[in-house]
Amino acid sequence: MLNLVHKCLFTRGKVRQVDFSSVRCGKFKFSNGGAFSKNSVDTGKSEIPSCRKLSFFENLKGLVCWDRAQRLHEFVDQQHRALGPIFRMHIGAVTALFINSPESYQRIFKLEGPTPQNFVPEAWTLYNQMRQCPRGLLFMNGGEWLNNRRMLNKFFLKPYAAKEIIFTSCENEAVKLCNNWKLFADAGEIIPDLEKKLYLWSIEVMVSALVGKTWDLHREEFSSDLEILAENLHQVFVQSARLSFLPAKLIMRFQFPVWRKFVRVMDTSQNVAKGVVHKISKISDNGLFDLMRDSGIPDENLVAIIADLIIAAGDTTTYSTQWALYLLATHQDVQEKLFDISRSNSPQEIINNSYVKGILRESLRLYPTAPFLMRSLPEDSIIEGYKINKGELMIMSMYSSGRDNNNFPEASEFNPLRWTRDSRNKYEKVTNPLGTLPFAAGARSCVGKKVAETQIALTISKLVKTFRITCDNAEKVKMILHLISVPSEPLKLRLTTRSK
Ligand code: HEM
Repeated sequence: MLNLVHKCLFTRGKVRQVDFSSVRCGKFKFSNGGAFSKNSVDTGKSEIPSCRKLSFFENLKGLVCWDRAQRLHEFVDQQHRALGPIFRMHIGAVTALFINSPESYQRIFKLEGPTPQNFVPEAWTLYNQMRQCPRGLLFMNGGEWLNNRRMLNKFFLKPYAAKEIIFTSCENEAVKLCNNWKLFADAGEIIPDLEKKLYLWSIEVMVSALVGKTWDLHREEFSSDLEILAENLHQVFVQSARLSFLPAKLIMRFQFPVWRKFVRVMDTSQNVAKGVVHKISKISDNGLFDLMRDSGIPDENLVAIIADLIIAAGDTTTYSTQWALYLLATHQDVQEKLFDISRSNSPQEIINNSYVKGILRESLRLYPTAPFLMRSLPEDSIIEGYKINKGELMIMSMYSSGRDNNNFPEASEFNPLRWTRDSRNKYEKVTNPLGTLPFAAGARSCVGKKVAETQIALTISKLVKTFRITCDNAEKVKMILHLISVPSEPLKLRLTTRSK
């Protein structure tokens, strides 16, 4: 589930409500009275463009405008068009710099230092303090984070020691998902509860990799725990999204129902996830769990790290896969090409196929699961020619740069072929590939990138090989923010079994 690791809305205690200034986004008119002011800043260049600070009452009004807050990415994109690649905005008690230029992203990741700080939702930090429970990588900082991160990099990134195990799990779970979904195809039904089914699938991939070879013998023993976990992770996500636009400290102090519900689902997810890891520890057979235990991760960290890995994988993979399926269902030509590739290539070839990679990149470019990435720099630095103070919050606007025609000609088109390389080894229709960084970059980038890519590529190709997928939603589904990017309405996907 996650997260703002999967970070989009801000936290770290303070950031909360957003100034939706006077910009029209689709049919929404965000009003703050209009004018952008130029705040005087101590900068290298002149002044960083800025939205004017909201009054107390405007902030208060903003707090209840959930509907507007869900469109923050569109608002920020509009602001970039009006103000350029960097602007300052006041959000509640916090001021942040929004940046959308790929060159600056590169510079920020270069200057972020060896242990970049992570930003997680305020409600999560409060929960962790309240329960005093050890948590995984997402919640670590400094030296503790670095030690554990180095260890996990070896399994998941370089040299990717878990490659075979992950591949096998992704392949098996893709087959199982297809078999389960045949029922809906045969009945001519829209896939019911698509989101929850994908949560379960994504958790099963991680758990099966952790267990290893004997997973199929134990699947049944885990099924009720994993169902509970999938349901609760989904709920943690829903409740966290609600809390992200509210003053969490206040809500906690007065024990509002939304806080109590959030705590309930957090408790259940933590307890069930840790229980699942304990169970895995007893049966793991050359699985990822054994690899990690034997690598020297201290026992007191192991359970928390693994439980949070399962959690971190859940929502990101679920929603990224939903967007990929949505795009395939609404672009039959791309789906047919994927079908051709899927029936004439082995799974191993599929994950290396450039068109399949193009589908993933396009889908994460147009619908970045984490539309905002946050960083602060350890030293005063110059970004976009301006002096940026050490520790200042910077938010990289991935949604905006990913849909910028300057980075991606005809940026709103879903075109997997744009990522094909020409004879000079240049991408066909990509001016600046760094305009899309769905897994971020640098030391703190997503540790599960390869797992996610393998999992999504094998699953969409298996589904398309078995079914023709169509979308029954009457209108174009929009992207809204619930911590991460989610569809504005449930996707209605219909499957028709392809003839052999
Ligand atoms: C398409 C799916 C996914 C997307 C789009 C995604 C995206 C991200 C992003 C943007 C970050 C933050 C990086 C930063 O701020 O620099 C992140 C961090 C993280 N992700 Fe993912 N992620 C995905 C899947 C996964 C999976 C499958 C796992 C687990 C196997 C995972 C585990 C993590 C962890 C543990 C972190 C924190 C890393 C750290 O703090 O060092 N993610 N992810």
